[in-house]
Amino acid sequence: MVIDIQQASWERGDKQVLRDINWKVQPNEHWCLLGLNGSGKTTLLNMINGYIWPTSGQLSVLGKKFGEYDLRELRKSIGWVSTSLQQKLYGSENAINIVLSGKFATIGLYDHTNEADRDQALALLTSLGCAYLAERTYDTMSQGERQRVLIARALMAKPKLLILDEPCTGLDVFAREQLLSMIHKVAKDGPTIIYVTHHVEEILPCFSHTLLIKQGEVFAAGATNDVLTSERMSRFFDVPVEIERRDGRNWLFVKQSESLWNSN
Ligand SMILES: Nc1ncnc2c1ncn2[C@@H]1O[C@H](COP(=O)(O)OP(=O)(O)OP(=O)(O)O)[C@@H](O)[C@H]1O
Repeated sequence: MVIDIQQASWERGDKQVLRDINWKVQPNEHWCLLGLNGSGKTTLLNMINGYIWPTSGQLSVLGKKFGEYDLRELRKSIGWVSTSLQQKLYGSENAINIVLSGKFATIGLYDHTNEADRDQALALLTSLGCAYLAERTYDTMSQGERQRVLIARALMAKPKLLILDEPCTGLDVFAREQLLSMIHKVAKDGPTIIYVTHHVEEILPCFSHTLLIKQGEVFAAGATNDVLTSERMSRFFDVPVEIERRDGRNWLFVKQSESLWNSN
């Protein structure tokens, strides 16, 4: 099993940030993790990566039970693309070196690399449609280009689990669709993906399963098409919404709601 979380909670002071989380991810599944701001998504990811420990409950990732395994070793098998990673990178580094640094999980490239590493890095950039960026520095890339380079960097370490934490933030609609098409390709024969978002329309058909998290609790988890119904999503958002399925994607429409429009 890729992720097995049983009755996991996490408290900070008198606040229960995560409450009785149960979540199982099998190797042949890709999951979308959907929740509003402050619902606990980042906290859950921090737990999966071993940066925080559940206050109660149990968790194992890639078959390794926490407390019985070297987390630094485990993290080598997990790729995590997030805004905080973006902010750590050096603007003067070029794309090929950024991708190569993924092999060593370092910010900046200090270790020796060989011809085969460079070939692999270039192949990854090519498969993500950005071979043209190889010699370009990070500070000259657009947001969409940066995200693709960071996904290539994460794949360089051949992870078994790839976490994409709101990768479409800040992208215009076309850059978003381009990035999503790359993610769709990666999902085909790549690692298990956990895709984190606030936006229903980003859930590609390859995301077979969806976990809804609300106020620190699992609101629903299961096959995406079962989870994403108008009725359930209205309860999830506490606002009447309608889900429309088109070309395998789900689109969310907020119904004219007096409570929402008059809330300001
Ligand atoms: N170390 C901490 N101490 C106290 N409260 C915390 C801590 N970390 C997170 N929280 C609180 O827990 C809740 C969940 O935070 P979290 O960052 O996991 O949400 P999120 O779903 O990732 O939100 P966003 O979509 O805005 O990134 C928030 O109310 C946050 O303020």
